[in-house]
Amino acid sequence: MTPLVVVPPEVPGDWLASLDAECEVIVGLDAVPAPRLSEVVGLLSLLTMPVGPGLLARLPALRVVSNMAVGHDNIELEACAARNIAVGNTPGVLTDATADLTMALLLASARRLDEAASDAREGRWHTWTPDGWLGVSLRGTTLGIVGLGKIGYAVGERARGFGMQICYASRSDHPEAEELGARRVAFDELLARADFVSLHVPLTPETQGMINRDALARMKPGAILINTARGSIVDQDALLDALRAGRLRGAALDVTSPEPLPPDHPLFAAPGCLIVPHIGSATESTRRRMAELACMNLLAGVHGQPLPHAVVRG
Ligand SMILES: O=CC(=O)O
Repeated sequence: MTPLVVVPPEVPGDWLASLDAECEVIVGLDAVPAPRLSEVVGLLSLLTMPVGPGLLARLPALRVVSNMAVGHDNIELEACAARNIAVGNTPGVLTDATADLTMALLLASARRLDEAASDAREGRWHTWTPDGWLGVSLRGTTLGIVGLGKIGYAVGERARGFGMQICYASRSDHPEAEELGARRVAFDELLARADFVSLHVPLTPETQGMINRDALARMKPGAILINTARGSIVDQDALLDALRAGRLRGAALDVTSPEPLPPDHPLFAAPGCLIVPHIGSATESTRRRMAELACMNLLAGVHGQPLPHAVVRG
């Protein structure tokens, strides 16, 4: 029997064309006729789709959940494991794009691009002045990388090119960090030393709220926080207070909690706060590659084979 899989309507159809030869594909769970829910063996999910016991109960034959993301905090892994459902993700292919965006945010914050661009656009650019829109030079400053996985490392490589010193905090030692001249330090030391703190840890119960009021208070005065990981790692109320009090020079957030952040959220108006709509992996080639990997995981799972990139083996 041809396996029945469900894919999200948001993914352009031609990115998922490799499924067509081997599966019957239904676009959107809502489009699956109720009697056919029990036939669904594969689900391609996005990070915006919570996958938990409620959803799993509607899909009794499910064999694989393939998340088109490297993060998988939207999926209750234990619930999947308990049902022997394999879970896949798409690591590696979005490393460069996310590291590029991290540097773009870091540079934009350091040089106040958001403020300068809107001043230019809105008539506040009266003349060149020696002290207009002054930011910070990167060379010689310290970047603190929280979580030295693939993306954290790639950010370190880029930061080296800008002459930054690098330290990192991580659960494990990374000998490869020597090539970045990067030193492993305790989290508190990183907060105290870094001019820029960049977050590259997954969202887990341990990292949720890791950048809380206490951590923000330990950051070097005038430092900049960059988050391209997950919004809930940061206590946004505490961040708002730190920015309003001028304790931090700025923050650049690709991720927030919730997403989207309502346009009237006070962080949008906080001094030095730049927010973009979760675009870390948003380059055409990266997103296509993520879809390709997600299809490979999905196909392996529906055929009962090991997933090329498994978070849960199933
Ligand atoms: O945030 C994006 C991802 O996890 O792929």
